[in-house]
Amino acid sequence: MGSKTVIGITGGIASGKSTVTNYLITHGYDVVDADEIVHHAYEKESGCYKLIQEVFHSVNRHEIGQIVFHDASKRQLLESILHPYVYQVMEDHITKSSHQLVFLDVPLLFEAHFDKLCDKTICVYLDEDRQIERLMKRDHLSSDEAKNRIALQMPLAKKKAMATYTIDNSGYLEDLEGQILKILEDVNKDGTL
Ligand SMILES: CC(C)(COP(=O)(O)OP(=O)(O)OC[C@H]1O[C@@H](n2cnc3c(N)ncnc32)[C@H](O)[C@@H]1O)[C@@H](O)C(=O)NCCC(=O)NCCS
Ligand SMILES: Nc1ncnc2c1ncn2[C@@H]1O[C@H](COP(=O)(O)OP(=O)(O)OP(=O)(O)O)[C@@H](O)[C@H]1O
Repeated sequence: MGSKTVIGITGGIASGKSTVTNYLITHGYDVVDADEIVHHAYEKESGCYKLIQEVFHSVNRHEIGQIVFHDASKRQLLESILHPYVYQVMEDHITKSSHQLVFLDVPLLFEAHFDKLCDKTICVYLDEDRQIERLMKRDHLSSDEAKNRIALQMPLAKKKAMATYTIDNSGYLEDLEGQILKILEDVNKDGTL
């Protein structure tokens, strides 16, 4: 978009996107988080609030998650309310940002075509056993529930193949920095940033 460089960060659920973006934020980069925008949409002053309440008779994310993670048509309905809102907020953020480089953290970057906003993309991946393990631990889910949530997204192997860059987060946290720096170096190789 314009003279700015926009990089989309994706991966599977609990693959480590936020861990990567925390590093970028700590180092002064501009990062927009789709999950955070979605969470704002559940607040009363957002234009989505009334619509969500009408459809789900609730604005409690945990309750709605219990429904939409098991019902594809309800999930599509919720996405049809939220994705255009998230897209618009991201587009506005890119336009207004004073940074030359903007990162978008979007779990459904390819599924929901947010990659249209991006010049380049990064997929944060890990092996499925570790993904299940980390998701169970972080969100207090059973193994079956974790597998169900993973299955709702495009297979990580496919996202990996679609992305410009990949980051392997199967190992230790300390292994991430070198991979991130290598990508930043490549993004900046023509010295324009
Ligand atoms: C389902 C909801 C209510 C769950 O809220 P909750 O606070 O419990 O979880 P949170 O928002 O932090 O999401 C956690 C992770 O779940 C996964 N996830 C969320 N929504 C979806 C979805 N529609 N399809 C597949 N995976 C999803 C993502 O990997 C996300 O990072 C909420 O995520 C939501 O409204 N989702 C629909 C909007 C959406 O598609 N968001 C994804 C980013 S655009
Ligand atoms: N290399 C690692 N070693 C051990 N634990 C890790 C590592 N990277 C991330 N984690 C942990 O795994 C969990 C998932 O990571 P994170 O929240 O960054 O994933 P995410 O891709 O942003 O997830 P979501 O799509 O659900 O928002 C977190 O609890 C995080 O602390």
